[in-house]
Amino acid sequence: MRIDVVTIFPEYLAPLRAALLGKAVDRGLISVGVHDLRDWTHDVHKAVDDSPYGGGPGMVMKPQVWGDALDTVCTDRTRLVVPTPAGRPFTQAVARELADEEHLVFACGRYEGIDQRVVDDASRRMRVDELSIGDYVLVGGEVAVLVVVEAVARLLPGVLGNPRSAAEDSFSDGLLEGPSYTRPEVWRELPVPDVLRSGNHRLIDRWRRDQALRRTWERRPELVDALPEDALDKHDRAL
Ligand SMILES: COc1ccc(Cn2ccc3ccc(-c4cc(N)[nH]n4)cc32)cc1
Repeated sequence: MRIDVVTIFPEYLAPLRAALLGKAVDRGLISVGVHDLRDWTHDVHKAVDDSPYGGGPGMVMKPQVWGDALDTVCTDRTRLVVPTPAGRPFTQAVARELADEEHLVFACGRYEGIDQRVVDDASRRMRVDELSIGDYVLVGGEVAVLVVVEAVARLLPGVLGNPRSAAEDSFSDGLLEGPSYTRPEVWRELPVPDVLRSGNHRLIDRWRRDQALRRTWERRPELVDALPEDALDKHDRAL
C-alpha cells in the first residue's frame, strides 16, 4: 500500500516512521510520502488560508493550493481521505475498507477546514471520504491521520506479529474486548479469574464472550442492538 499525506506540519507525521509502522515501511509493506502543502504556494508568504466568505471566525484553506497539491499527489486510483469533525464516523469497518486500497492520500486541514470545492472537485476524479475520528474538535487533521493510518496499517498482512490479533480484536465480532490478565496469579490481593487458569478452553471461550457481551452491554449498548439477529444465542440473552 502507498500512503501520501499532505500537510502544513510535516513534522506532525514523524510517528509514521516509528515503531510498528516504521517497521512495516522498512519491510516494504507500506510506502509513505509526507508532503508540505506550502510547496504548492507561489507567493512570498506561502499563504494557504484566507478569510471565509459569508464572514465568521477563523480562516479557511485556499482551494488553489490544495488543488495543485492533490493534482500532483493523487491519481484516479487514489482514495482521498479528508479528516473533518463533520465527516462520517471512522470505524473498524471503514478501516477494513481502506486496508484494501492500493493508494491512500490524506489531506490534513488546519484553521477552520478546507474550501469545500477541493473535495467537490476531487470527487469528480476519485473516491473521497470525509471522515471523523470522534465527536470532538481537534486543531487539524494530522492527529486524525495518525489514528486512521495506524488502524488501517495493522490490518495489512505481515504488519502485526500475530495476525490473529487483528482478526480477533475489539469490534471484529461487533463486541468490545473483555478484560485481559497475565502473571502474577495474584497482584495487590487481586486474583486472576479461576476459569482462565482452568485449562478448559470451552469454558474459557464462553467466559470471555460473556465478559465481552457484558462490557459491551454496559458501555456501548447501541453496539449490542446493532448485532445481527442470529448473533446472540439463548445463553447470551440470559446474561
Ligand atoms: C467548523 O468548525 C471547525 C472545523 C475544523 C476545525 C479544526 N480542524 C481543521 C482541520 C481539521 C481536520 C479534522 C478535525 C477533526 C476531526 C475530528 N474527528 N475532530 N476534529 C479538525 C480540523 C475547527 C473547527
